[in-house]
Amino acid sequence: MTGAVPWGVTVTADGQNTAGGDDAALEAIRERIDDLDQRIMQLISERAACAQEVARIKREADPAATFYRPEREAQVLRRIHGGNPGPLDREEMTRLFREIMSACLALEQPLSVAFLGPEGTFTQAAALKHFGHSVQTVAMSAIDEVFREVESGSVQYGVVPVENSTEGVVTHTLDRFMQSPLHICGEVEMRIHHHLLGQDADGGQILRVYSHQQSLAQCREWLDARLPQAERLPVSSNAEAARRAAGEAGAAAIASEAAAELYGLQVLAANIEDSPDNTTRFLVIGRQPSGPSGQDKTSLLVSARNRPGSLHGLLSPFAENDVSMTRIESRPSQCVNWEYVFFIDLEGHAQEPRVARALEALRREAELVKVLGSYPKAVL
Ligand SMILES: O=C(O)C(=O)C[C@]1(C(=O)O)C=C[C@@H](O)C=C1
Repeated sequence: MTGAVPWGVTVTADGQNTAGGDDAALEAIRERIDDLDQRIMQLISERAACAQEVARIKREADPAATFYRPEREAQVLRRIHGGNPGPLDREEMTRLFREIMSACLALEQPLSVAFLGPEGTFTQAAALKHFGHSVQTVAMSAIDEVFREVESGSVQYGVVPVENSTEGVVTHTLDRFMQSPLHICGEVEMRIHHHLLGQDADGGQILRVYSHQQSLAQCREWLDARLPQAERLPVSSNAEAARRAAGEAGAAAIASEAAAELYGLQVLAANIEDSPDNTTRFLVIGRQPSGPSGQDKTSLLVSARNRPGSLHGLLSPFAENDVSMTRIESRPSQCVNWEYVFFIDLEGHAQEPRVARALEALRREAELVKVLGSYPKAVL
């Protein structure tokens, strides 16, 4: 009997190494790896000491200083993304630096980040993708609670879903911004893969499929074709769906791999989403605005005056100042029946002169202009 051990050397049942003459070469390259590891560790430690020094400088300048600087993090990650020499993939290299910076920031100040829970949701995965694994993530049961936790100062930041490429906007999130003083300080994009999870790989009959209603909608065609008889039951999150499927016979869930691991379920069918490039965008919310990073977006909430041509009046300041609008979404105003507010995303930071000029012109046209935040474009 032979078997492959993790580093790829074939061994026989009695533990003999069949690589034979490669021993010396392997030994030499491992010595080099050991030496490189020592140097990498030394360099990471030096970097961490620099972060401690940065923290000291920030604290001296302002006892209530903000340690997390999204604009600086985006610049660091962009430099790594653009300068990676290979052979590691640039995304992989950027993820490694994401984690190094996350650990450095935790030395400056441990961060708590609220997310739309429970544990194992895509929103938690988005929070960890954005902040790295050295933050503490705190599960909330509703979008409104994520906002409240950040507003009250119980946690420093929050992560909420805002739109999906197949299902459109998450209206709860947009509506909540109407009454919130928080700033958007980052965005996260995640490719969403849905899996059918259940208790048994060789499958008893599936009578019920639980998932969040958006996920059920994103897998509609697959469900019509493969499980037409199963009842579709919307629940508050995909992780909640997984929790239920783990406790009920005849039940399955549509959720992520993380949820499968967390609730001890099997992946019965992988990647069942109807659209292969199904992406969800999340927003990071905090109490401080973020500075310009060089490649930013700005999100606005605007309400039009009730008069003819008012929508045209809202849009022309952008065209006149060469500012690209990437999204416009209308929602009923929560104050007056039949009046609408617009959520607008544009390219650039509010401190850039052309964006500042467009905003100034917009303020003359609109009833209300609220800058929800200027923030770095997602790097990963
Ligand atoms: O440059 C800073 O302001 C730092 O605090 C250092 C550092 C880093 O590790 O590079 C850490 C946290 C910040 O969010 C940004 C960058």
